[in-house]
Amino acid sequence: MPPRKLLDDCFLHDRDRLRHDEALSILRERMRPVTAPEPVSLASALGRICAEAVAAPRPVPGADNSAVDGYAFAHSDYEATGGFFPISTRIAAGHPADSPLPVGSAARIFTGAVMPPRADTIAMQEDCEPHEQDGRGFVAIPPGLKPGANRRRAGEDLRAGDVLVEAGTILRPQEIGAIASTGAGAVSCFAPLKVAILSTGDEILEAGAAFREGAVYDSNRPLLSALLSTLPVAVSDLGVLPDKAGIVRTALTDAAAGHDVILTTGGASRGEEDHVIATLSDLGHRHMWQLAIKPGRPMAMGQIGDCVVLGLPGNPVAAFVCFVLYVRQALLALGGATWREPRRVVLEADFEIADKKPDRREFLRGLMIDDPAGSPNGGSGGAPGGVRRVAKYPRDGSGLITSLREADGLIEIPEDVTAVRRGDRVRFLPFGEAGLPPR
Ligand SMILES: Nc1nc2c(c(=O)[nH]1)N[C@H]1C(S)=C(S)[C@@H](COP(=O)(O)OP(=O)(O)OC[C@H]3O[C@@H](n4cnc5c(N)ncnc54)[C@H](O)[C@@H]3O)O[C@H]1N2
Ligand code: MOO
Repeated sequence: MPPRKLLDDCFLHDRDRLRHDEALSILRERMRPVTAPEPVSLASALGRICAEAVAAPRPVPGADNSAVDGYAFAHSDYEATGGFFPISTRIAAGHPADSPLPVGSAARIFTGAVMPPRADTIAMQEDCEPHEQDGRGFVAIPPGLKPGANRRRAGEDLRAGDVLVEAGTILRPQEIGAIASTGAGAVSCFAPLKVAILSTGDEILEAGAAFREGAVYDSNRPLLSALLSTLPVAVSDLGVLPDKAGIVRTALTDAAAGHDVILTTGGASRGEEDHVIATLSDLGHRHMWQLAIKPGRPMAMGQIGDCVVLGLPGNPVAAFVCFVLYVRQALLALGGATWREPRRVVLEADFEIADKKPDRREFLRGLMIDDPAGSPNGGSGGAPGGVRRVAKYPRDGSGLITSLREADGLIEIPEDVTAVRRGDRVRFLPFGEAGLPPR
């Protein structure tokens, strides 16, 4: 009988692990809003998740108005006057005229001022020749203006009743500006999720502690706190837990009682010292564990009572990648946001991979390179604007935080691809798509 091959748990069985798309489907299926709506002033609404659709109570703008500083007139008077108008009135923004524009005359008007009744067209002041005659003002308006030129219509931005922000939208400055344009000073948002974070491992040291052999400073909690600060969540930092089953059990039980989500790093793998997964299965339910991805394979999701537990691997790169791919989506969905996958772009590979393992999806750290003279797929001539390629950080180790610092995003190599040649088109997830700031 041949000797039994040693089982290398790190590199076998991807076929039997949950695929990336399956993991996303499970999260998408199970993560439902768990917090209640509350009114939030627009000054505090950036990044919050809208809980009720916002509709415009009245048109925006509220009236036809001028897009320029100039002279307003009725286009029907244009021919009769030959473009030579007496100036009958002056209309500034905030001071609408109280009577219609007299026939055959023009109004001096300023940007944002309401059009007087009868006027429909505005000539820009730079194109006009105003002058005085016998103490009266006149203006010569050039020929060729179309009816309605330089006029902004009432309701052209929003009609009364238009929904400008749907429930589930993450509020950006643009949405806040739009809501403000309707006169509202507050918006109904889901209350922030309560998220507890903790690290595990006997080797993990708090910042500032004296270094000892075999120790590792905790980079995951600060990393996760920073990532969480991009989301509308309230974070409790529960520190570092030792690799002791009893302590992990007590900590998870307590945390589950007071939080919507517990986010752990470390202890997610199969070792005897990896207590998080065993404790999760014991205290509650494990809905997924072990994904066919790299890095991040030991990622787990489950629940203890009503509290969702997201167990991330201890390796910092794996924890980061899992956050970008799954945790962010899960937290946003629990917080009431509409599910939306971070978009990928397709770029030319400026790297080669000869022997990727099949059956798993890999997320490599990628750096965007702009080649102003380049043309797609190495053709000659140079495309206008050049070409953008993506280089791969040369080392793949899941402990190399340097690879994250050097990267602009994640190169995504699907399960069925086993080799990448230079010039191949590859999918790239820019970190900005996951809500991270640019460098
Ligand atoms: N036999 C197997 N071993 C491992 C497997 C496997 O499938 N079979 N998976 C490997 C993979 S892939 C990963 S990822 C890691 C994840 O393991 P754990 O989640 O159990 O994490 P730990 O073992 O606790 O730590 C892994 C690594 O990360 C360092 N670490 C942990 N926490 C922190 C922190 N807060 N800050 C900085 N660094 C941290 C820790 O010291 C370890 O070096 O398991 C593989 N093993
Ligand atoms: O999936 Mo682990 O993340 O490779 O180190």
